[in-house]
Amino acid sequence: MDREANLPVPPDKPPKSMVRPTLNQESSSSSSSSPELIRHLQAAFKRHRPLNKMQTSTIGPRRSVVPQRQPSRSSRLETVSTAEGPKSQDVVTLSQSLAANTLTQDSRNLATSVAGESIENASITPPSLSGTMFGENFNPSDRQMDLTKPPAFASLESNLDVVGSRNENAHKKVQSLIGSTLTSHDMEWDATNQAEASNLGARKHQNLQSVDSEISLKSEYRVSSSLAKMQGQLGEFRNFLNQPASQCSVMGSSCATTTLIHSSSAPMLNATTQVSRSYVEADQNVNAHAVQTQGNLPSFHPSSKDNNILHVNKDAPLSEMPSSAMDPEVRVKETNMSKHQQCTTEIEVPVASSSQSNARLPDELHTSVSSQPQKPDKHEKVASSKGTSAPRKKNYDPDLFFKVNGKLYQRLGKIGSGGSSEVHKVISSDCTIYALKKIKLKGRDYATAYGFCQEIGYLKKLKGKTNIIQLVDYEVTDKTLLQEVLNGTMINKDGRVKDDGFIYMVLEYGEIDLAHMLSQKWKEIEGSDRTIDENWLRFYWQQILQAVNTIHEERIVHSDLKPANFLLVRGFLKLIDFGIAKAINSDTTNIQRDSQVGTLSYMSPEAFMCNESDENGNTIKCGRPSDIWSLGCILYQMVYGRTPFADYKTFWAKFKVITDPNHEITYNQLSNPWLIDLMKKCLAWDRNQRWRIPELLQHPFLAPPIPPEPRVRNIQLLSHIAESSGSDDHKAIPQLEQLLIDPVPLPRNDLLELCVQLQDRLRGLEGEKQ
Ligand SMILES: Nc1ncnc2c1ncn2[C@@H]1O[C@H](COP(=O)(O)OP(=O)(O)OP(=O)(O)O)[C@@H](O)[C@H]1O
Repeated sequence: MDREANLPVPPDKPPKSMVRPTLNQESSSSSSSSPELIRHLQAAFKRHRPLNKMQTSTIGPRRSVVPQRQPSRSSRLETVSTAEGPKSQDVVTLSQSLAANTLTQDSRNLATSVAGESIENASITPPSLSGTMFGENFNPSDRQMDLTKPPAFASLESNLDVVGSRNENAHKKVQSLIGSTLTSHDMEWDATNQAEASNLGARKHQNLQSVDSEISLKSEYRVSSSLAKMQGQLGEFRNFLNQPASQCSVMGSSCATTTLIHSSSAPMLNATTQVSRSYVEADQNVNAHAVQTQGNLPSFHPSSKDNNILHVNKDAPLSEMPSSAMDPEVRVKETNMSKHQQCTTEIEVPVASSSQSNARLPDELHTSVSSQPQKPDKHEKVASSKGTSAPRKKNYDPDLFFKVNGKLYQRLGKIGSGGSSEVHKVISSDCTIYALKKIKLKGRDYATAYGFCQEIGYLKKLKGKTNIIQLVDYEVTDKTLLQEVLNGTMINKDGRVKDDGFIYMVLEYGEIDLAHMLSQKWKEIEGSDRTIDENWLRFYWQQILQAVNTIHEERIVHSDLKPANFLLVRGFLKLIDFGIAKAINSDTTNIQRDSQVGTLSYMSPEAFMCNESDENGNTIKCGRPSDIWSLGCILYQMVYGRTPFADYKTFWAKFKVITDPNHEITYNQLSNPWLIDLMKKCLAWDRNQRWRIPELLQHPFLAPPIPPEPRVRNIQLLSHIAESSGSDDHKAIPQLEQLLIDPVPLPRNDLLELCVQLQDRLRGLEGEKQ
């Protein structure tokens, strides 16, 4: 959203809600507007421009202004709902809030001064707080959400008040500063308020001139550490509030990822996914309506528990207040982003209770995005250590995190589970989304476990191949097993895995698989007279071939090629799931399997008959041609929207028809006959007849034949003319034929003679016609 564009256009007469009461009061008591004063104000404001965007995204010291005017509610909403944009508006609100609700005019100046001074270090704008604080002037109809004053804010105010009284001297010094700074800010905020600003009393006018020096003296004021912490925390809150409510925008130069949360299943298909609340049912305390706030401001949803959340304990340092508590939906906490130039963001789906809100993240994960229900018992455990100085425990909640090689990955949701594994969407500490495949080994026979572990070996081998999903990290809890796999040995062949072992693989994350893409495509086509877009088909078919070619070149047979095993990563298809892949021994082109493997609809005849004997008594083996058959099934599905044997539903029906060499696959008529030819090249029953990938990449469907050159066409025409001109010319026809076969120019004399003969013949033809 363009923040500037959405700023309210100042009316000639500002609405009541847009006018800061203090200013109004003062304007009524002040004498007249002075152009000179305005110039002073403008000059003062220029000297104290808010920090730039980069700086405002940090929690470090920053400029603040503390106006007392109340901007309109709508302007506040625009301001805070935008992640970027001048932050001076943000600063305005807290001080306004403080001024408007807590303090008398004098004490307001005092407290506001402190707040303003404090905001030098962390400027914050909790919009909901300000919205509440604007109570009397705020037009409820402007509200986009239910913004009620959290009781905790009263504590915050009184906290400020207490601190303020302790720093009375400081306040007195800052007091004048605040007024003038406010004024200068007002100048920028609303040009129409110049008159308003110019009505300020002489006291402010004088104070204005000392703004710079007063600000520079802030360190003398010795604002209490608790207040500083409070500012830091509120700064985080301000930053949080600049995030979209239900979409976790991970910020920072190294974190361009927009994180999408889905608690029950990761959003494979969505580029923008709302926070799913499927777990809400499990916990009645969670605000179920929170999910609806995408694009709006985060809001408070006051409930008995929420009320507790924002409470600022006078006794406890404010830094203990969890930023998640500020909003019951999503928490985004930036920590020192500018310093490290890396994302240290916490994003959490709301938890039901304040104790949950206090949950700490493990040290290993500065960044977290959680969409999982948080179990109260676990959170109570971790919430016990309060205080910033308390040493952090290294433990983590296995329900929320995976740990792979000491690195934590926070769960974002389960993507799916295969026959042997669970795959989860996770986020790492550097804000990168990955897929984490977890395979449970316990109870499996050692050979199977070994097979699963081999996937790591293949993925390692295929590292750097752009059309294969990349393995980022892995861990096998059974170290012996991994060692055996990596060494290519298997000692403990017959045993079973007794220990509670797991294989973890951190993989590049794929947004959508080809199966989903296809079903979407076919949904679009169904009901219309359209057919599949051939260019779309070429584009992805070529990528599929190239990916499989990559593994075949590495002497790997995938054995389970199907649309679901091609994932779209940044617009390109990548091959996944080497769970049943097999390496081809260097002395053969085939692999032998202990069992039938694959997905029925895509399984080749030889895969069904693996290890059986053919009519010649040879053992049937699977090799690269078996993958080619599967590719044929995929292409068939892409073209017709169903697999070639989709009509045969049961295992035995499929087995029977696929292993029958006389079965004729049905190919419905297509506008491009090359396409049918291509499918037939892949789905030849005899595996020796099937084309290999290099050939398939050259098939006319992908590489259409170049149309004949014009010169050749001319020769063809000549030949035709010569033939049709009569069989008596025995010289011209062989010469023209020769030209067709080898279009090397004939000797000049011959060519001339040929032309003369043809001209004669043509003339003769014309004469015959007449
Ligand atoms: N890197 C990834 N990114 C996104 N999703 C993935 C990734 N790897 C796997 N998946 C998804 O997880 C699910 C299971 O993954 P995978 O196929 O690797 O496991 P499997 O146990 O071998 O499954 P299957 O039994 O279906 O072969 C699939 O739906 C797949 O789309």
